[in-house]
Amino acid sequence: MNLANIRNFCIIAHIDHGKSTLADRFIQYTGGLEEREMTAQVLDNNPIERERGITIKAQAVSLDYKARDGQVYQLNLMDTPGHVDFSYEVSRSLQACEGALLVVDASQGVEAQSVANCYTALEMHLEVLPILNKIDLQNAEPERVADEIEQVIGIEATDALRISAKTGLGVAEVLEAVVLKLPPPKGDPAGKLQALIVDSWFDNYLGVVSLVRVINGRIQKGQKIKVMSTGKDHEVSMLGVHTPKRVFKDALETGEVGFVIAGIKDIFGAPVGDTLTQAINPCTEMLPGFRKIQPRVFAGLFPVDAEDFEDFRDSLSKLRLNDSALQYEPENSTALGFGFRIGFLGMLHMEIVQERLEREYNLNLITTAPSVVYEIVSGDGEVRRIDNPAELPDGSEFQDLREPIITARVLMPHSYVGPVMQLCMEKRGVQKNLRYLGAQVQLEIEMPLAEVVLDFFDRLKSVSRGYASFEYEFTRFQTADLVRLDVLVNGDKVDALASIVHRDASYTRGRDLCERMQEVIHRQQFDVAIQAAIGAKIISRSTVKALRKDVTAKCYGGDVSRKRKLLEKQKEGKKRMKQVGSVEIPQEAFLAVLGVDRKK
Ligand SMILES: Nc1nc2c(ncn2[C@@H]2O[C@H](COP(=O)(O)OP(=O)(O)OP(=O)(O)O)[C@@H](O)[C@H]2O)c(=O)[nH]1
Repeated sequence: MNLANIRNFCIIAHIDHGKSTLADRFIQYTGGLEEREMTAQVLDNNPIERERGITIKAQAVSLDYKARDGQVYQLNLMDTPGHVDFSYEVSRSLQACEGALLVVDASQGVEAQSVANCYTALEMHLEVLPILNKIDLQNAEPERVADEIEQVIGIEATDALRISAKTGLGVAEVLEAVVLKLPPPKGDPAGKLQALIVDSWFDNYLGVVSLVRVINGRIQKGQKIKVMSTGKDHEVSMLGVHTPKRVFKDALETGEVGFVIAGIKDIFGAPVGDTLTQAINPCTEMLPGFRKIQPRVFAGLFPVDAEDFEDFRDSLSKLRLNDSALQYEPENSTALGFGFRIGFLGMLHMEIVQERLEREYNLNLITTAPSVVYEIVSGDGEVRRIDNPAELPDGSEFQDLREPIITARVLMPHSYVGPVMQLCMEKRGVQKNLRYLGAQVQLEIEMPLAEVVLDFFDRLKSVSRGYASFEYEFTRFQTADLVRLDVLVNGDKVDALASIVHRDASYTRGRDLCERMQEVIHRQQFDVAIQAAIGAKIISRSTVKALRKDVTAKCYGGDVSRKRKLLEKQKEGKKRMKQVGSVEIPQEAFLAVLGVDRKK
């Protein structure tokens, strides 16, 4: 395809503002799929993504669009995830595009995450076209929202297209605007091959499939290519595009986006952000890749049944083939046995991984409370990092302890500034900036990541009735007065229940934690004492009283099936439990620390 007839673009939108609906409309309009082939939201092709209605993996569809000028254009639409955990995937997709559509729900307004992604797009010199969606809704306020886009983001929005992705109103104009207002790609079709790997994933039938954007030259079937970072040569066995149906082609030309399969065994052989070139007479320069992603949240995952450990290891290595952000190493807990400490991008990523392991790999797992990475500076100045609270040594053994600080930007209507500020202060936040932007307020605040991991997101939603949105980035490590809060169950310290807390909050945390644990640990045949301790000092205590009688006693002599049902119900309840010493501890107890700050 002629460079002038290609448009590479993506849609930036906050969750639920209608990105997938609009993408589906594009596919329908350009005839990529027959009506009967349109299943709900074709771009979200992982069942968990579909169920949760969120998009995680960057995908691309190539659509042939006959414009009003009579010419056919190849529109390559890169999908981008909307959730804050996956913002790094957004910047990857952006790098393969010349333009972006900023879709904003006209009944809601601009949200923090789309502001952040929009800034990234503008920094990367993409042309951004604002679009007001959902104007079919009665409470849509396109004028107000257009004004907000100008105030908050600072791009011209008076002429923003007003559309309804749901009814199809205005969708044709959007496709026209993509052709007329977004620039075509640049590049040298006669140059040496340089292609950017935007994404790589593992397909059970095809092996590693990479999504690439050809920057210069062309990539063709049968060609020998070199992965620049590994220096390894591979032969291209198949390439093509998704329309969204998989269509094989003979070549991908300069400016085009498509998939390449070249007999690469695992995704580490085709790293995201890497450059593909020709094996004979290769180019010398690598393309600027992507920022490396660092997991920020860590948790221990342990099989409930110790015999599942090897299955767990296998499942993780398979899962990692499709999720290069996933990092893990074996962990041995005295309480929970053998498992893995896994690094995640954020809380949503953690939930998704856990859910996939349980659902797709049929594992029954116990997860410990998530923790962040701390820096410990020893007496001789050596810095080491720990991601497991149980590893924090006694205060006398180090000189300094530092925790990760993030910069968060919260966007909300005026009336919620008070409660949101109060919440941020409670979470040890330090206000950096406060800007009034039309009907919205943008609060910039520095906060310890550990506080955000706890339950900040849920609390923010509840104090602002869902109207505040936020996004954050890691800023630095900073000294803090932190202590390890241990939990003892019937006198035994349970390593998997340890957490790191600020000294000022340690007493309240300890007390709340004991109370929560008392609520979630089932009664046993004997009293269970729960204690919170800092070092050797017990700071709080609660007791789960012994069961007075056998739960099946009341069925005595009676209906056998009822008795069996009761036992089965108990067994079911047992699934997510771990025997620690003589006490059975349920999953909720390990996550009790997450809920301690919640007002009862
Ligand atoms: N009334 C109305 N509803 C719409 C419109 N566009 C999308 N919706 C609805 O809004 C909800 C969210 O739309 P999606 O397209 O799934 O949102 P999304 O931005 O793709 O969400 P993520 O995939 O999570 O990023 C769905 O229930 C849609 O049916 C519209 O123009 N009008």
